[in-house]
Amino acid sequence: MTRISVLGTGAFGTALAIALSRDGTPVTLWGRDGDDLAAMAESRKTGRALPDIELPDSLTLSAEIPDADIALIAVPAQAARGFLEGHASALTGQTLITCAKGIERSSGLGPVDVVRDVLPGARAGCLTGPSFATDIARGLPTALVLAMSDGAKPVQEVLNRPLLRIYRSDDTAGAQLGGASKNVIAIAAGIAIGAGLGDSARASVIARGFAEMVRYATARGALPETLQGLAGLGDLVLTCTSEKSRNFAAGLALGRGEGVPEGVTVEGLATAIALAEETAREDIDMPLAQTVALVAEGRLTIDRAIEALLARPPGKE
Ligand SMILES: NC(=O)C1=CN([C@@H]2O[C@H](COP(=O)(O)OP(=O)(O)OC[C@H]3O[C@@H](n4cnc5c(N)ncnc54)[C@H](O)[C@@H]3O)[C@@H](O)[C@H]2O)C=CC1
Ligand SMILES: O=C(CO)COP(=O)(O)O
Repeated sequence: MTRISVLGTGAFGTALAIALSRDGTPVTLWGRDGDDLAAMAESRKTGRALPDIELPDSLTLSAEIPDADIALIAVPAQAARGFLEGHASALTGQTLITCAKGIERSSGLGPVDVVRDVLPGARAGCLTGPSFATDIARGLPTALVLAMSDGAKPVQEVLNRPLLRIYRSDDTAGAQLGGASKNVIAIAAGIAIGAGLGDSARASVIARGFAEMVRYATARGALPETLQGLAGLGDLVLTCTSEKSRNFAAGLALGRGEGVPEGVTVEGLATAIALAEETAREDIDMPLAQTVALVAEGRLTIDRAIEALLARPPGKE
């Protein structure tokens, strides 16, 4: 039997481990926080990251990186390199599927490319698409994309579940960049709502933001169809329309003139800065992402950001 591990006991890792083990499949969940693991082992319930949900009997908790065939890495994008470097020898030989949705600020790389950079020759891919951890953990239906440049089908067969529907793709560029860039646009959508600009303005942010995502990802070799699917448009719509999204919620707070809550994973902030640097260098037109980056860096107030975006002459769509 294929050995599956999930690395990271945050909201998403825990949710995936529950969904994959609910039918009795053995799954090992690794976390770096011993206290968290001990509390979960004792209560057999989810830890701090998710509301009280029971852990299936076939889910095992481990403080050692498991010797698995397929490892789902649910560590945030900015922490992934350190995690991979720290556990490189234990991970060698495993199929590594990253679940992060961000661009590494120091390198401009997407999560799959970070895996390939740290562990050259690794079979690497990503799992992305519209799927809140709470929905997955509660057993609500979700559809995701598993992207690997080759060999996705056997991994898809191992991970697919009736309510965790796994589509496959060989466009790793499109899947990883779609998942990362939608978080930046979700912050912009949250700002629009938080600042009281209304639902029509949010819809414009979604549509114009989607155009930016396609422009950016295709310039980096992605297929436009991938952006039109779950990894792009699907996830963009979810994230821009729900307060369950931490990126949208961060935008809401900024739009209302409040600070972004501390200690919450908001991938779009660092990703906006990485995107802004790269797209300015490559002359790719990304006004929304550039504006979110300036706000994230504290170089532009919300009022000035809105003013500057509205002052842009509307060109040909
Ligand atoms: N929460 C959600 O609904 C979804 C999250 N994702 C993505 O999954 C990734 C993780 O998100 P969440 O689990 O929600 O975040 P989280 O904030 O709930 O958990 C992050 C986990 O990563 C661990 N971690 C951080 N740095 C680490 C390191 N250097 N080494 C080992 N572990 C480390 C933390 O201890 C924590 O357990 C993000 O990229 C996010 O965009 C994707 C889809 C849905
Ligand atoms: O990516 C997500 C859902 O698909 C989760 O979004 P947030 O990270 O904004 O909560």
